Amino acid sequence: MTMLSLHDVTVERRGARLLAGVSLALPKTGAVAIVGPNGAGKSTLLRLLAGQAEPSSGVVRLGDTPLSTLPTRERAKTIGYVPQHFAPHWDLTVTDLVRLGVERGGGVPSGTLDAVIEAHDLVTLRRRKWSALSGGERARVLLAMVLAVDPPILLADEPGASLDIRHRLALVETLAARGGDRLCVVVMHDLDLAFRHFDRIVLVDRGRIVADATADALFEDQRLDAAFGVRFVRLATAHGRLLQAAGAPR
Ligand SMILES: Nc1ncnc2c1ncn2[C@@H]1O[C@H](COP(=O)(O)OP(=O)(O)OP(=O)(O)O)[C@@H](O)[C@H]1O
Repeated sequence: MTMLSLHDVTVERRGARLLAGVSLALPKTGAVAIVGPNGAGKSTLLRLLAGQAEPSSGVVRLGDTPLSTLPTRERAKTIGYVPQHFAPHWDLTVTDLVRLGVERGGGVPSGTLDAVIEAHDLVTLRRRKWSALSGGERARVLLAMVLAVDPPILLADEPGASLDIRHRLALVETLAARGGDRLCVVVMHDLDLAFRHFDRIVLVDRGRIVADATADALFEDQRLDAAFGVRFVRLATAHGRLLQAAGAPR
C-alpha cells in the first residue's frame, strides 16, 4: 500500500526548475535511500515529501489525502523530518530540545525523556546548550528530537554527514532497520553505506528521478556513473559491495 507519493510534481523557484515532472510512490514500510550529485534536487524532493515546500504543479499525497490539506499537527504526528540545516530559535539545552521534539510531534513519546536521551547516546550532553555542541552532536540531538515520538514516516536529509564513523554507521543501521516496520527515507552521499544497508535506491539527477530500483539492481547500472560524472569500479568485498570512483565516465 502506498503511504506517501509524489504525482508529476514540478518545482520552480526564481525561474529555475528544481524538479521536473517527478513521480514517486513510497510504501508503508521500507528503507529508501535518495542519492545523486550536488544540486540534483534531493533536498527539494524530501522537503516536498515532508510538506515543507509546495510544488509549483502536481500533488503530494499522504495515503489518499493531499498533504497540503492535512492539518499541521496531524502531519507532524505522522512525518518526522530531519532537515539538512537546522538552528533552534533559542539556545536550549539538549534535554529541553528533546522535550520540544516530543511536544512538537504531538504524538506518544517513544519512551521517557531519559530513555530517549540514553538511546541516542546523549547522556553526557544533556545539560549542554545547543551553541556548545559540535556539528555531529547537533545532528544526533536533531535526530533524537524527531525520533522522540517515533513517527511512522521518517524523512532525513544527510543526517550522517557530520558524524564520526562509529556514530554514522550506528545511525545508518538504525535508519535502515526502521524500514522493517516503518517508512524511512534518507538522502545520502555515502553510496557504499546506501548500497549496503538500504533496500531501495532512488537516483536523482538534474531535477529528475533517473533510476528507482533495488540496491542489487542499481549497483551495476551505468546510470550511476552518468549521474555522478565518474567511472565507478565495482568491488565485491566480504563486507558488501563498494563503489570506487576511478575517473571520468567512458
Ligand atoms: N529557493 C531557491 N531558488 C532557486 N534555486 C534554488 C532554491 N533552492 C534550491 N535551489 C537550487 O535547486 C537545485 C536543487 O537543490 P537541492 O538542495 O534540492 O539539491 P541537492 O540534490 O539536495 O544538493 P546537495 O547534494 O548539494 O545538498 C540546486 O541547484 C539549488 O541551487
